[in-house]
Amino acid sequence: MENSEILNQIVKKEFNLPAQLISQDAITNAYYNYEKIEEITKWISERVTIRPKIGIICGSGLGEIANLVQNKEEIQYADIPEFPRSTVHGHKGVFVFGHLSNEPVVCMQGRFHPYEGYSTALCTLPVKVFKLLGVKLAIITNAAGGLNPNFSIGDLMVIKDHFSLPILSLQHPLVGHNDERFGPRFVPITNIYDKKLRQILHDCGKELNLDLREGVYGTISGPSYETVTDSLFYLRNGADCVGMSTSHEATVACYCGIKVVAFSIITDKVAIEYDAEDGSDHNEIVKIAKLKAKDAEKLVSNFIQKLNQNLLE
Ligand SMILES: O=P(O)(O)O[C@@H]1C[C@H](O)[C@@H](CO)O1
Ligand code: HPA
Repeated sequence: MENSEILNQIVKKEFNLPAQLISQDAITNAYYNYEKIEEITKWISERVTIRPKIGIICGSGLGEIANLVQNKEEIQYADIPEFPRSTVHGHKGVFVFGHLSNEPVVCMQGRFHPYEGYSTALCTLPVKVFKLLGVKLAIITNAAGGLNPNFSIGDLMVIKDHFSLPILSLQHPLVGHNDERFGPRFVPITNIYDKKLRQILHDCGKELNLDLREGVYGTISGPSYETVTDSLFYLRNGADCVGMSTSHEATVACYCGIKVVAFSIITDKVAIEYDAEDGSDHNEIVKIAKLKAKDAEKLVSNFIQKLNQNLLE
């Protein structure tokens, strides 16, 4: 049977309507249902010996965080049946399993973004795989443009909350029928970026002499960067930086009962005055993220060392 025919049958079964009438996220969630994600997880688990408790998502240019992993076992996304591919420079497309600060982890060297053409539900498929792998804590990282005038390029910002216009306007990864085995229909996300974990990150920052910032991550869909008015809107509504990922991943992690801690590397200063000369540039963003990757690595490994074991239960 053709793939499109299979998809139509799945949508018909779930909604009793033609696929054309159903949103992309809902279709994705119908196709990648619990059983399908179990199959993907089984395929992965059969090829690695590590059973990770921590899932790390590496942002643009931050894949080197995975260099810290010992006893590495790698799986290319491209080899996993029915798994999306990474298409963005700075995102390799590899799962790296192993030990980091003696804890079993899985690192995603490369994430999926909605602007690549993937629905938000598809972008967050790996988070559901995390859940079925037994992951209890997600460490999410990204490269972001600084809005807060007090921020400098190269700063690390602990995320205390996010503000996502795409999610608020229904580019939402949990749209569609809900499977309670993943999480509840209506998920409270008031404390999505766990306060205790943020405090541990700050303690690590002090110990490592990293001057960590804290702030709100504003999300745009991309792939174009923000206009000056977009940026002013986000800034005036409480965002300290802007990026194109993380919020939907954190939302799904929280929904799945996975604790979340996240930080951004401020890779550029977003223009908040009209007629600014330069705009953001992805190659430059990846370059800055790579320059700061060592600090990110130290922060992540020190953070895992400091974690109280009961946070991973
Ligand atoms: O994957 P992240 O969020 O780190 O990547 C940022 C946002 C866009 O994908 C890209 C823009 O340059 O970098
Ligand atoms: O300025 C930015 N805007 C959006 N996403 C980004 N990721 C890094 N920098 C930026």
